Amino acid sequence: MKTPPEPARAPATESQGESLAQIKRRLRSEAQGRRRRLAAEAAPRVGEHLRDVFAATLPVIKDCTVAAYWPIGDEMDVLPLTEYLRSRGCTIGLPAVERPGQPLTFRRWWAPARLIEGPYGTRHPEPDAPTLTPDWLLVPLLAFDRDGWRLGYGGGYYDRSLAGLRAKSPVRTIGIAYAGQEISRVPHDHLDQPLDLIATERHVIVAGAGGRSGQ
Ligand SMILES: Nc1nc2c(c(=O)[nH]1)N(C=O)[C@@H](CNc1ccc(C(=O)N[C@@H](CCC(=O)O)C(=O)O)cc1)CN2
Ligand SMILES: Nc1ncnc2c1ncn2[C@@H]1O[C@H](COP(=O)(O)OP(=O)(O)OP(=O)(O)O)[C@@H](O)[C@H]1O
Repeated sequence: MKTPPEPARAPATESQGESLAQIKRRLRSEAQGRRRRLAAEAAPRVGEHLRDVFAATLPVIKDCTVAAYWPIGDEMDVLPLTEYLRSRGCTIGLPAVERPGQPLTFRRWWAPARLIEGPYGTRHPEPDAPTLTPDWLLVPLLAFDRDGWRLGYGGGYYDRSLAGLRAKSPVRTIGIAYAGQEISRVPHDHLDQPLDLIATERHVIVAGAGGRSGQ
């Protein structure tokens, strides 16, 4: 008598009948609350701590083109780090949503240049600022795991943009977060683009390396 074939194991992401999108939605709302608390309890100069840990751990990053972001809501303050990178010879860009559902455009940001308001409370350079192709991206996030998977707001903007950039040239990504935004596992599929590094106010994590460097 033939033994019946083993039933296909349900993908880990669809355990207990929940789809990946449902799991992400649930994790997103938990992560939003966690980040709100982390931001409320953070040291007043947490962005400077992030910058100092980064500078001590990643002094090799200089003279490059970096896509930063203008922090909104409870996101980690990345502006001191951005100014540090500028002082290290980096050209800085900020992301702009041109059209919903499309990749982001990165526009050059000269330090005192005026920024205009974009959707979702973001700010970015005026449309006449030149676009640039970053070789490093500083990526905001709601939650991350040690393998470099990240949860964003769910628009897919960074995933789409990174897929396009990575198809053309090497680009490295650094998730920017409070250390407490780490969770054990961020579920993902083939459309999710992983982070190479995660920089926090406490340490820099090399994704997938099983270790960390920094303080
Ligand atoms: N600072 C920053 N700039 C960014 C992004 C981001 O996540 N953060 N983006 C990433 O894709 C792009 C803009 N897309 C976004 C898509 C959705 C939401 C969003 O859902 N925002 C929440 C609340 C934000 C808050 O105040 O905490 C909302 O509107 O409910 C934000 C930005 C490009 N610029
Ligand atoms: N390269 C892509 N092309 C088309 N759709 C994509 C691509 N990458 C992601 N998406 C879609 O975008 C939607 C949101 O993706 P996801 O939930 O991973 O967003 P997120 O990573 O949290 O958001 P973001 O990247 O904006 O911070 C999903 O429906 C996903 O399928």
